[in-house]
Amino acid sequence: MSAASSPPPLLNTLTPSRRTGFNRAFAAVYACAIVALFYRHTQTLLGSKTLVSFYVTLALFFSDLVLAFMWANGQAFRMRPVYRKEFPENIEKVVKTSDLPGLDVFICTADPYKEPPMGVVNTALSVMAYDYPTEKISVYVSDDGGSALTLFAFMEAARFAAHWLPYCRDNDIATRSPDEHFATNYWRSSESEKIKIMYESMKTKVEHIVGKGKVGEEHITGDEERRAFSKWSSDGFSRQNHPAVVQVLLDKNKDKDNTGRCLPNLVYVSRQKSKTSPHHFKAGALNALVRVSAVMSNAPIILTLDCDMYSNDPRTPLRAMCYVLDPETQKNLAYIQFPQEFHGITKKDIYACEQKRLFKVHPVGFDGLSGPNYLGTGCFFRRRALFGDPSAMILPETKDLSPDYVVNQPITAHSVIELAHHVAGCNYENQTEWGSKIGFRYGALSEDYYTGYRMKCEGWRSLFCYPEKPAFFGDTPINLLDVLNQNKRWVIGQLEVAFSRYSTITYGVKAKGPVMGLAYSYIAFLAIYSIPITTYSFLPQLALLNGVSIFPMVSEPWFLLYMFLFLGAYGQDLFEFIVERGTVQRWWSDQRMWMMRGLSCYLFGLTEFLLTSIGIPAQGFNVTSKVTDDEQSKRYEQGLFEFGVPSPLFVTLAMAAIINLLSFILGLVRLINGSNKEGLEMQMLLTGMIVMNCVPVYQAMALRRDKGRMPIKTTITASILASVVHVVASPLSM
Ligand SMILES: O=c1ccn([C@@H]2O[C@H](COP(=O)(O)OP(=O)(O)O[C@H]3O[C@H](CO)[C@@H](O)[C@H](O)[C@H]3O)[C@@H](O)[C@H]2O)c(=O)[nH]1
Ligand SMILES: [Mn+2]
Repeated sequence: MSAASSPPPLLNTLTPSRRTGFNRAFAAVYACAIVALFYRHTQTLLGSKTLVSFYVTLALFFSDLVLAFMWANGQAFRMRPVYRKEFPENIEKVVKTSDLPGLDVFICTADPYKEPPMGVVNTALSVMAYDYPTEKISVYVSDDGGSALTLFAFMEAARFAAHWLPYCRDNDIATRSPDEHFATNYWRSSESEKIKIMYESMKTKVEHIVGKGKVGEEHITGDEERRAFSKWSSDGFSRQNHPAVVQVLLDKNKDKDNTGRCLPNLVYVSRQKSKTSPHHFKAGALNALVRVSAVMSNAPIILTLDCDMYSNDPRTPLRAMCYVLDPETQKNLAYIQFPQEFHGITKKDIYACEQKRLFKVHPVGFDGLSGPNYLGTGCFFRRRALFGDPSAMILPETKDLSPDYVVNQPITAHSVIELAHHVAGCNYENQTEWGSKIGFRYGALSEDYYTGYRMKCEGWRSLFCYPEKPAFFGDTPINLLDVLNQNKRWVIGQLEVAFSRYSTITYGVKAKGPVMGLAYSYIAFLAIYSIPITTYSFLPQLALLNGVSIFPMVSEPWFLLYMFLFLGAYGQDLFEFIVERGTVQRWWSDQRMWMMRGLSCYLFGLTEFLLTSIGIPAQGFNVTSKVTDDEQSKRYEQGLFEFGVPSPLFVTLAMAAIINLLSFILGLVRLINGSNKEGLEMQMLLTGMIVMNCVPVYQAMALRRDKGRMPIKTTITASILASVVHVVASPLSM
């Protein structure tokens, strides 16, 4: 081959996982074992001598059916996992810097008290300082809290950016979120110390104002700022009811940093809200940004970020470009998803907040099919993908919003600003296709999952970019109740998809084929795990208390089948967890939280969803708090579970803990004095494992004195209910 025809520099590679063959073979064997299990269940069912034993077997049958359904769905992720690698250093060999596509970054925030403005500012600064041509970056901040405090913080941030950006570039700073940077062991110079002082004083000022709850006259400089804040003094301005506020804080054509180079666009947007029109939570906020940005910069690439997800690697956009610019991977490409990774998780990760399966194992599995689901943050979209399927673009109401529209006016032009306010209006979407066919989709609390899924059904694909060095770091709740509430919102949002006309098992399978349909179903139906988890946490234990055997005896061959099914599932899970850069300790926490979620938020999520479908009103999008109190953090560091405030979510968990402990102790006593009947060994094993998982619950109920212990009220309620369950279950011994 001559030099002239040498292949172009490599931008990315794809390697199928070596686990694939094993996964497929194991799935075949495991499927046979499941069939054998149902053969036995049917036999037992038909041979039931009493009504009680019939119902017990029926309950186990049904639980195992749910487990088998979820197992089958889960196999989709194991059929073709793939790993990708990018070579951002080759980008400049493929395309001139000036030809790189524009990048619009969307950052969502919704509450200045749950999401402190300084956190949002750090996120914004970290992406404004990307190693990417500055004139191509525009950052849009959506403030659903409609808060002057957030706007104030961003006015300060805009000034600080003039120092921060050149400092980062000239010193090749690795972590470009100021908070994180100054917390590391950074290289100290007179410049760095000057910037640090500047940063600290901005932070103090902003936090002071947030503490006071209002922006005082003395903090407002200039007419432009006064005009902006005057909107808040209008009558009846509240978070749920206010006009649109669009404020350009930095204009790349005018504003320069302190070395004279340009600064990226920075725009604050708080879309109009009115109590009478639905706002569709985050999806609504994102769609408002899609339109406002279309009018102002209309970049072909959009990065969506939550306010707590700062960039941990300035070269991340270049990494994404390795796919956007590759003719092979760009075909029908809708988005490039990065994993969600978190800072501040302890080694033990007691609440399994790493969510390894959701944020890493599944996307890797999805990637070999038609791509990962959208995870809500850390995702580079092609703007075009928000406007209908790859072959037929759906045109928005006006051409100015269309993805191929070329903006030819400055961002601060009067007509641009006016149009931006108009498209951020709360009635703008009436009688349009926004939320149904265009943009981020409405109708499910998990707008991320739903939007990605609908795009897949339209024929788009996506990619998972999973670099060694995390591209983003976010906050995760470190309080049990927050974790459970967050997960409850997620599963409700997923059930909304599962039981909609776009259900993954009907519409999904038709549009994307069985494997992709199964993969999406796994997530959609996650909450139904609560059925087997609850059954297995109560039924065998109540039977044990009554001395009734419900599983095969150790001497029976069926015992081996049960062992294979149990160890096979847990073993494969552990293996996958470790392969995706995990530890055994974290896996243990993960399986414990799986059980705990099954007994609380999945169960309540499923119930709440069923209640709403018969007309009982539902909760909206409850924003997760990004604030932690010091005592709580300390307990988290020590690995102590945080109960603290009473919640129904804790009651079922506590009930299971009590019943398991009692039946385990009783079983043990009977074992020692030799009065145990045969065939209770498996029940003892299962109960023992659940007791081990519940150790933090016992500690919280009986041994701890700190504020995070189980509220007495919850313990008493759970004990009473556990006794009731015990009494109700006494016919088991018949
Ligand atoms: O009415 C709303 C509600 C939320 N948000 C923003 O949405 C983001 C995510 O909210 P958060 O409370 O942090 O939810 P999490 O459960 O932590 O988020 C996960 O789950 C969400 C869907 O339930 C996804 O949108 C997120 O990207 C994903 O990280 C935050 O930036 C919020 O400011 C809005 O902009 N408007
Ligand atoms: Mn979050």
